[in-house]
Amino acid sequence: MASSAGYNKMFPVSWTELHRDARALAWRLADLGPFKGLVAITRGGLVPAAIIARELNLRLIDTVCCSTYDRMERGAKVELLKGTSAENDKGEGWLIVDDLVDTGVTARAVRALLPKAHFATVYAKPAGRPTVDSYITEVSQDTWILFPWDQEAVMAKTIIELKGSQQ
Ligand SMILES: O=P(O)(O)OC[C@H]1O[C@H](OP(=O)(O)OP(=O)(O)O)[C@H](O)[C@@H]1O
Ligand SMILES: Nc1nc2[nH]cnc2c(=O)[nH]1
Ligand SMILES: [Mg+2]
Repeated sequence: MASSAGYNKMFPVSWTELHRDARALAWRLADLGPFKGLVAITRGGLVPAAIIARELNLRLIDTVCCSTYDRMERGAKVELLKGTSAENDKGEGWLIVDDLVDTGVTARAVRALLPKAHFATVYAKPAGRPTVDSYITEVSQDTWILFPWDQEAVMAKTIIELKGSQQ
């Protein structure tokens, strides 16, 4: 599945695994609060944000709406579509949640809006890791994390078919 962006491994995550990993992140964040509220980075941050908000009993939820990738291709820049009122106090006391950090360009753009907030992602790759404060699971830079909402059930290839396609 090599892509032009250099992804050649797939890390599929099920709904159960995502729920478990987001709850593990919430356990870590529980000692770092209390937080005034949570800012989810759309769209990928929305599902982990719902799980974490439930665990930390946060009811004040806002979004930063942005778009960086089109499927597996990174765009030329991060498109910021909507900011948040949390910018008024530079994000102080707020928790930012995204599903993952890859190169870190999205995290840097959102941090520029909310420099005092705590930035948490469920998954992290090495290039983006320094741009977040908390994460749970690290995968290698050449791995594409395949979320449950991007998956569909299909008939799996046999090992013989897979080996044939490599020859
Ligand atoms: O560290 P980076 O290289 O910036 O990549 C990480 C960002 O890429 C994905 O978002 P995407 O732009 O694909 O939009 P989506 O959340 O709507 O899927 C992911 O949800 C992160 O927000
Ligand atoms: N789903 C998904 N989106 C991404 N955006 C940047 N990297 C990734 C990734 O590994 N998986
Ligand atoms: Mg995203």
